[in-house]
Amino acid sequence: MTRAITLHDVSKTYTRGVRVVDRLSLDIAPGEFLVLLGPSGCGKSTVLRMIAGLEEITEGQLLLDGQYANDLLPAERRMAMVFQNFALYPNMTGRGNIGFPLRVENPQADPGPRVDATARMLGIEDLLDRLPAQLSGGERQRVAMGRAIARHPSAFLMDEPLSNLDAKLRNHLRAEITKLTRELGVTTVYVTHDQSEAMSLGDRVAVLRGGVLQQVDTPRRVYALPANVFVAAFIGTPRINLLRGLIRAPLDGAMTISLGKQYLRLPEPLSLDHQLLRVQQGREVIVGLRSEAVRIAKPASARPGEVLITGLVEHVEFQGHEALVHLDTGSRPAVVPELEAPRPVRPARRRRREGTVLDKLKERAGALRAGPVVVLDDPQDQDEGEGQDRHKDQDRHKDQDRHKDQDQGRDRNKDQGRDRGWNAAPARREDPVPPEGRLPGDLIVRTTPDIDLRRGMQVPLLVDLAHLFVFDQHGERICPAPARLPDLEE
Ligand SMILES: Nc1ncnc2c1ncn2[C@@H]1O[C@H](COP(=O)(O)OP(=O)(O)OP(=O)(O)O)[C@@H](O)[C@H]1O
Repeated sequence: MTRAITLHDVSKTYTRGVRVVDRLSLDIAPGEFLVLLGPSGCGKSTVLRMIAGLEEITEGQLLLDGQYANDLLPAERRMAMVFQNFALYPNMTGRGNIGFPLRVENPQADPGPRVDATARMLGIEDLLDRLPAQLSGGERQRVAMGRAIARHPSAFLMDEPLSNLDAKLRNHLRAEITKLTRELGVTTVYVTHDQSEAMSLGDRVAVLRGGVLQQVDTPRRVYALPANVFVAAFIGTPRINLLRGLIRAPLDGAMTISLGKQYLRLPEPLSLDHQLLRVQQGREVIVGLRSEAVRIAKPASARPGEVLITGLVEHVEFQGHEALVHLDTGSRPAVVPELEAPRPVRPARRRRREGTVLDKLKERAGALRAGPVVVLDDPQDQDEGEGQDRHKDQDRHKDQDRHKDQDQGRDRNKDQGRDRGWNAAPARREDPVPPEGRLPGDLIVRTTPDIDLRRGMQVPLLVDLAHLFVFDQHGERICPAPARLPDLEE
């Protein structure tokens, strides 16, 4: 009944040659619950529709239980789709809606017993005689689920089925979907842009960006070992703090990561992950600190592996069970553009060392459309070699302060409250439009709500370096070290 779904190098091109899905490969095991997660327009629904047979596959192969299935008609695939807008027939009762696909499949058979059994399973017996207009959003979605289940499909394809519901109902139905799909053991592919939904539902989560698969893994591993800065930023609430850092690894001194005015001193003996950062000496990187990696606490209470920095309280968000403290640590946040991409974009490719003028123009056009994976400092800052001395670092700090002041001026208007922390970053230099208002601070830390913190207080921060993420200029994770160590010639 349940089946394996394999996508092998699958691409989709609609018009004008734009690939909205780009060489996607995925193996979904029988009975697995796989979530396709990504920002709006990244191609999630297109992938789902290609699996369902509602959209032609431009390139690549779809295999169902190992059999080539690109050309199968939707009905031959025996899959059931559940949509965001419920898609119920308005002039049919709940019973009529659930029974409709059964009658289409087998006009001779009485759908009644299967409709009743499905309704019992979902606890919606009392909704069977009502029309969709007489049902609430949650009830409509239950009927839509019933319609999908009653057919005993070989796979469920769910396209944001909960996004039209309020938060409380969403949580409730989320739990129901988990229970139901576990009980039925049917392969489920579930599309959402809501990372918390993805994390709570999926056996595995596949993160898409601009039609390109970024990572597929269990929720726990995607959170703990994000492949790149985009995944790190997309997953987790509050969003990971991303700060611009500079690796300093002098031959005769401690290894540090400069964060503008302050630095993180890596504890010795260096862990293997930290040792591997040595090759980044003099390079700009992105430091990722999830809110649980930093705590407000007295320096004397530091545990092994924790280092001290300080932060100026700029804003405290009371959340009831906890408070989110926005702090200014004198560092500059890094930006991951296109987190909420309005349309799919090709990921920025590594800059080729040589290329024709046309290549460069194409690259430039691509970069303007997609934005780089990450935005760091001026290019000349990125290529500092070994032997950088203290004065240079001090100059950098002054420079950073100057930029920071400029940036803060620009930031004031940026996108208030939409993406906490994200929009704290300065706009790209070439960005002529000043960003809108933002919440202040470059670092967000969780704390208990009963600590009395006020704006302007300087507080000690203990950073747990066991939870440190470092990403390179291309946004790839370099600490903890990726499974495949980078080719040093790259
Ligand atoms: N029939 C179509 N013709 C042309 N372009 C399309 C078509 N359907 C989708 N697209 C484009 O393909 C891209 C991916 O769309 P898709 O609906 O798959 O994204 P999504 O990640 O599901 O987004 P959302 O979460 O907003 O639904 C979008 O830019 C969309 O405009």
